[in-house]
Amino acid sequence: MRVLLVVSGGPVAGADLVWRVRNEQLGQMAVFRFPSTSYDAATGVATFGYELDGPAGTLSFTETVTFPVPAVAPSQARLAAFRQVLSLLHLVAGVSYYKAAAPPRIELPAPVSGPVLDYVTAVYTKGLAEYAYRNDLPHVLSLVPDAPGLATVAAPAPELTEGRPLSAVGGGKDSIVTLETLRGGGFDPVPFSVNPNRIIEAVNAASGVPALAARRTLDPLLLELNAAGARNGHIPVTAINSLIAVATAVLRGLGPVVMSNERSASDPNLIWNGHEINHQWSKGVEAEGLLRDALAAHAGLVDPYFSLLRTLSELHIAKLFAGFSGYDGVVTSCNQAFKLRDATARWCGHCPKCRFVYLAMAPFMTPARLVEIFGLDLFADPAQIPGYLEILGIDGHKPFECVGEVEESLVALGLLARQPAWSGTPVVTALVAAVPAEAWAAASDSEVFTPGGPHFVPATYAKLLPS
Ligand SMILES: CC(=O)N[C@H]1[C@@H](OP(=O)(O)OP(=O)(O)OC[C@H]2O[C@@H](n3ccc(=O)[nH]c3=O)[C@H](O)[C@@H]2O)O[C@H](CO)[C@@H](O)[C@@H]1O[C@H](C)C(=O)N[C@@H](C)C(=O)N[C@@H](CCC(=O)O)C(=O)O
Ligand SMILES: Nc1ncnc2c1ncn2[C@@H]1O[C@H](COP(=O)(O)OP(=O)(O)OP(=O)(O)O)[C@@H](O)[C@H]1O
Repeated sequence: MRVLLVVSGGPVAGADLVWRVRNEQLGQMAVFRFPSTSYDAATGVATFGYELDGPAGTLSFTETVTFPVPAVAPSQARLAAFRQVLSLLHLVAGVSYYKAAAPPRIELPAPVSGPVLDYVTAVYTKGLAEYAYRNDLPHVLSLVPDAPGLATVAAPAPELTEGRPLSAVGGGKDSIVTLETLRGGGFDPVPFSVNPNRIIEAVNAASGVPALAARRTLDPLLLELNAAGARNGHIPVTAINSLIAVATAVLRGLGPVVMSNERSASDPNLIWNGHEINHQWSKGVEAEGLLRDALAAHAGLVDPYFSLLRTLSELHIAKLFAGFSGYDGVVTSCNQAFKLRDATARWCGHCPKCRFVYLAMAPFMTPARLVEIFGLDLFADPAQIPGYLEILGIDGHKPFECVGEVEESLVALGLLARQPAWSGTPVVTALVAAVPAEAWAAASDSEVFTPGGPHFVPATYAKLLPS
């Protein structure tokens, strides 16, 4: 047997790696493992080890997550639950490294209960479905991780989720609506982000509420492999951020983690080989339910995690956002903007998410306010029309981005067509003309603005939402 590569951390020169690692050898990896995990209570650093193993050798990776250490040590019960959440995070965060090779076998490091196996299986199959589709790897859709036994289910411990809610902030309109709704309801939320960038920091500053943060660092070897042409693609990042948020809440003596995942996140983009492919799977209600069950079984956590906005459409959330003008100068829902070099740029103006959010906010704002938020006038630019036709379901499938349902876009366009301030703009005029009569008929105002669908919002929080 030829040992291709044994790397366990430390710098690896990119050119050297390109020379040593070939894609086909990565493709021969047989198994993915989770060899080690540790936590340093003094520094708050959790260290997760991963391993890809096959006939050509072994690749080892280390990921770290640095938690905000509390000034006062947590109770023994909270510390024990925190460690359980960390062990679940270890399993879930492995998707980043698994995807470099996509071996047929995943070996879990310890016995797990049924709900944990269900959740982890779903994260590696449904969470990686877009990756599987784009890389033509259908076996990923039916992976079943192997566990060395069945663990018992933890006893429920409601006291571990009592306290101020932790409100996850991603810098977009949705998390602003949640934060402000919680504040308005007297819940005194603590804003929380993983790896906050300048955009998230600006949103937190605008809120005026002191925020917590955790730092997550990928193994640099993964980025080197990516640069060398390893398999790559979208991962269920919300699953990872969610578990980091739950671990932080437990460690810091806080209450439930409140997310801002909307109704349409549960909608697939397309069907492939009989499987739903959903870019936003880990934001969807199925993932939310599976995660809650896994946290209950593994750590005894009761109602530790829910999305406050689950029953709302994106259009409804945009309407609510229009009521919070204090964030106009900082809100950013464009994922591309997180990569832009210009520190003042917030909206790229040419991705599906920019187009959708512009369309969703427009019915509830004056043109002057919307152009001020975006720094761009999208409806004045005919080059935007093809992208809007996709969002409206007239051309192609729903883009692989966090955009609302086709029906929501049609309803928003219908509202704009009835508002003189918007109806004469070049893009709105062209889109109204392009929508076929049957599509207008399918769009229903009442459903888009009527909260509905499954949710896990506890009764004490549910009363904050429009009914
Ligand atoms: C910002 C972004 O959109 N990134 C996606 C992009 O990655 P890119 O190379 O352009 O930049 P980085 O995000 O810095 O990633 C560098 C490499 O690291 C890998 N990686 C990153 C994070 C991670 O947790 N694990 C990783 O392995 C990544 O593969 C890069 O090679 O393209 C990638 C490939 O398609 C995407 O995976 C990157 O997406 C980020 C993980 C990300 O944070 N994306 C969110 C903006 C996003 O898509 N959110 C979804 C939620 C979906 C869900 O189910 O959670 C949404 O808002 O709809
Ligand atoms: N870096 C992060 N740290 C913690 N939570 C995050 C982070 N990024 C996103 N989230 C949370 O993950 C969920 C999905 O993120 P998403 O980007 O869709 O939401 P958003 O930024 O609030 O709104 P928008 O859809 O307008 O961009 C939200 O609940 C959001 O608060």
